[in-house]
Amino acid sequence: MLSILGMIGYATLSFLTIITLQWLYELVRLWHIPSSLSLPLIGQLYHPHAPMVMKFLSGMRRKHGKIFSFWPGNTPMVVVMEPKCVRQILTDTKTFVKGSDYSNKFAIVFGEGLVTSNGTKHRQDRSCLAKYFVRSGVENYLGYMVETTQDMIETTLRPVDGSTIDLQEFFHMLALRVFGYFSAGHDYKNDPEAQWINHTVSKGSSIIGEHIVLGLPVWSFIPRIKQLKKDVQKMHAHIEKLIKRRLSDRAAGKPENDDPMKGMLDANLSRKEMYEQFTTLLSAGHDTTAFFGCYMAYMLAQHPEVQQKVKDEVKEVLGGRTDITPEDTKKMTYTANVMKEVLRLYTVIPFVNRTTVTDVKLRDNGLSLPKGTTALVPLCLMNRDGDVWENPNEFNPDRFADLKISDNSAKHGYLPFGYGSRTCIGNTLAMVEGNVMFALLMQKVTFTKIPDFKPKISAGISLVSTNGIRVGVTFDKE
Ligand code: HEM
Repeated sequence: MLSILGMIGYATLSFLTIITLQWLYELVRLWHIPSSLSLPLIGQLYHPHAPMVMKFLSGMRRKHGKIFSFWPGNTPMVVVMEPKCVRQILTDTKTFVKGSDYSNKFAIVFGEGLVTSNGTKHRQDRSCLAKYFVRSGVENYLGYMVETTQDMIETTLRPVDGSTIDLQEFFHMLALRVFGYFSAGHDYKNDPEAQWINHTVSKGSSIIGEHIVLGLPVWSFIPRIKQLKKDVQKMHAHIEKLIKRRLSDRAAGKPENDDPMKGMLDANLSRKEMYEQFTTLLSAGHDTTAFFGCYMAYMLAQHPEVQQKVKDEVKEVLGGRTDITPEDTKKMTYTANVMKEVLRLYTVIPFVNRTTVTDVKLRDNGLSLPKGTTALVPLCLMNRDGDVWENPNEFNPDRFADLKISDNSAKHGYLPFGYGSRTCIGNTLAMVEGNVMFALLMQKVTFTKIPDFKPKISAGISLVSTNGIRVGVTFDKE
């Protein structure tokens, strides 16, 4: 008995010694970077605000400036929100790579696809898929986007005319249908697996996000990780069905869309590569686009004067037409500015990170980051930085008319879709889709504010609302 207790005591002591030495090592390595007190094992998690990462990091920014270390446990990250340094981090892809958060944590869901791969594999993946995501490629799907949005408005919103709705399901289904047709010629309208996919992709994203942001392990015996791995297998089986259908259509000589499915088959990707690439595109593009739609509708409901201006613009450009053309989308500049302002305040991908493969100096301020440091770029905080944005928390789409910023602005640190060679491949798809969805919605529907509703925002991989996005829906008189 005594010897068992002795062994437990010895193991505990050894564990605590290793943890403390590791903590000391990290503390010395990053001594030159400003920060608040951290403790062995728990880092800064003793702080009551630490689990609310955005709030905690904004407090740290006020105290320590735009570069500081953040300890979500025993291993610190260096938070960098100085636009010039962020540019260096996101463009010098030889020094700043996607590290173990991507290869161990993201990879549980994404495998080795476009989001997680590095170097040559990433370049090959990107060149296989990029041509489908350019503006002209996306515009081939305007007709489908219009048809699907109209169908969803009539089937999902019309029945709740005059009452309230949580818009998550509406935008998740719409985003899934557009994604399915765009990437694989598949319409999810009557697919019995659609609900499961919507739910699983969202759940997977929030679990992995939590494990990354709070530095939690992803051991296979943890029940939620075990379940996630089973869900990924089910997703691969679903993708196999889509591939089989395409192959049998090909064998029957049916015409085929020039889409990512075709690109992957023509490039002779293995089945495993195709499963991982499709899961990657779906996981990266689905929750993001759906929540973008939710936040846009929510902000229009809070700001009736902005909503009216969008309605006026849509009327001016389209009249009563619904056949939206590429030229129409270019003319809806106020709507585009509203979308940009929504992405500024609700930065759907709130954080990105990179790991240094060698010691490196941040060119703009001379601070050095040792090899193996994770640099965390809080896109969400940069978008509300008072040094860059006047009245940063105010919803003011007109600021983009004055600034003449395109979808991204490296100078302002406004990077809702990232920056450099790893910029979001789906940014044009998301913006065109957003434009079509809201042009058609604004022709028919007015969103209204629910006085006692406020979304509870939580930052994982994407920025989600844990209590949904509720608005009132009223169909306009014809
Ligand atoms: C509003 C919607 C969206 C937002 C805010 C968004 C945001 C982002 C951001 C910030 C990144 C950069 C991540 C990093 O640097 O680590 C990214 C990458 C990526 N996004 Fe999106 N995204 C959206 C929609 C989409 C869509 C519709 C797709 C595809 C269907 C997509 C697919 C991807 C992929 C594959 C990457 C990785 C690109 C690479 O590393 O080469 N995203 N996204």
